[in-house]
Amino acid sequence: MNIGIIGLGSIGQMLVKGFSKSGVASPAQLFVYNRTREKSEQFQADWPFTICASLQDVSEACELIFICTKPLDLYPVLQELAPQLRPTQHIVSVAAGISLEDLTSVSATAITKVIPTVTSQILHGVSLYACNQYVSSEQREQLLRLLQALGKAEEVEESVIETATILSSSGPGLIAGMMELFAQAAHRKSPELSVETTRRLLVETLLGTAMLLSEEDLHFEQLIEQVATKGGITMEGLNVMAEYLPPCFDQLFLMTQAKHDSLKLKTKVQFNEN
Ligand SMILES: NC(=O)c1ccc[n+]([C@@H]2O[C@H](COP(=O)([O-])OP(=O)(O)OC[C@H]3O[C@@H](n4cnc5c(N)ncnc54)[C@H](OP(=O)(O)O)[C@@H]3O)[C@@H](O)[C@H]2O)c1
Ligand code: PRO
Repeated sequence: MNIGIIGLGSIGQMLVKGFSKSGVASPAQLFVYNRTREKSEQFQADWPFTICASLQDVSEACELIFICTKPLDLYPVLQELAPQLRPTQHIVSVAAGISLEDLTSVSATAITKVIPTVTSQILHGVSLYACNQYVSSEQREQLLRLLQALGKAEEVEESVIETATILSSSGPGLIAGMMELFAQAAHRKSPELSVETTRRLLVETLLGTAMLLSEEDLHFEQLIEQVATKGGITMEGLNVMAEYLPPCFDQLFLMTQAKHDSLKLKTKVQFNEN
C-alpha cells in the first residue's frame, strides 16, 4: 500500500524515518508533498521517497494519507483533497486539537486522528489514535501495523486524547525541559560541574531509568523504593518534589488544556465558516 505524507516538518520527517527504519514501508511506497519543495529534496537525500508536486499527486498515488501540517494549515489541505477522495482511501490527521467530528464534516470518509511522538523516529514511544465511523476494520488494521512499527499504538477516546497527548506526545519535550532545569540547578550548586557534564549524567540516567522500568516491568513506586534508602538522601529530594511539583503539574495541565481549547476554537471557525 502506498503511503502519502503531506507536510514534512518534525512529524512528517519522523514518519518517513520511522517507516523506513522499521522496514514497514519501502521507499517506493512513500509519497511526500511539502509546501516548500526544497525541504523535501534535502531530506530525500538521506531518506528516499517520491516527491509529489501537488496534493492531487499524493491523492492519486496513495490509499493512506497522513496530513502533517500545523493545525491551522490543515483545513485548506483537507478541503482540496475531499472532492477527489476515493471510497477506499483513508485520511490520517496528526493535528492536535482538531476533532474527528470537524474533520468528518469536510469529508464523510475514513478519517483517523493520530497523535504521534517524535521519539518514534527511533521506533519507541506511543502513538495515540481514534477512528471515525467510516474506517473499516481492514483500514484500521493496516494503520495499526504502521503505528506499531513506530513503537506502541494506543486507541483512546477523544474525550481523553488531549490529556494523554501531554504525556505521550508533549512528553519528550516536557521531560527534556525538566531535565534542563535539573541540570542547571546542579550546575548552580556546584559550578565546577559544567552544564554539559550535568546534562550528560542526566541523559545516561534517563536512559537507564527508562530501560530498568521497562525491562523489569517496575512501577514508579517500586523503583523509588529501590533507590531511596530509608532515612537516606534521595527521600529528602522526593519530599521536596512531593511538596512543590503537584501544583506545578496541575498548572501545566490547566495551561496546555487552555491552549488545546483555544486551538480548537480557531480551527472550528475555519471548519464551520466553510
Ligand atoms: N511535533 C510534535 O511532536 C507533534 C506531536 C503530535 C502532533 N503534532 C501535530 O503534527 C502537526 C505538524 O507539527 P510539526 O511539529 O511537524 O510542524 P512543522 O515542523 O511546522 O511542520 C509543518 C509542515 O507542514 C508543511 N505545510 C504547511 N502547509 C502545507 C501545505 N498546504 N501543503 C503541504 N505542506 C504544508 C510545512 O511546510 P514548509 O516547509 O513550507 O514550512 C512544514 O514542513 C501539527 O498539526 C501538530 O499538532 C506534532
Ligand atoms: N507537539 C504538538 C504541540 O506542541 C502537539 C503535541 C506535541 O502543539
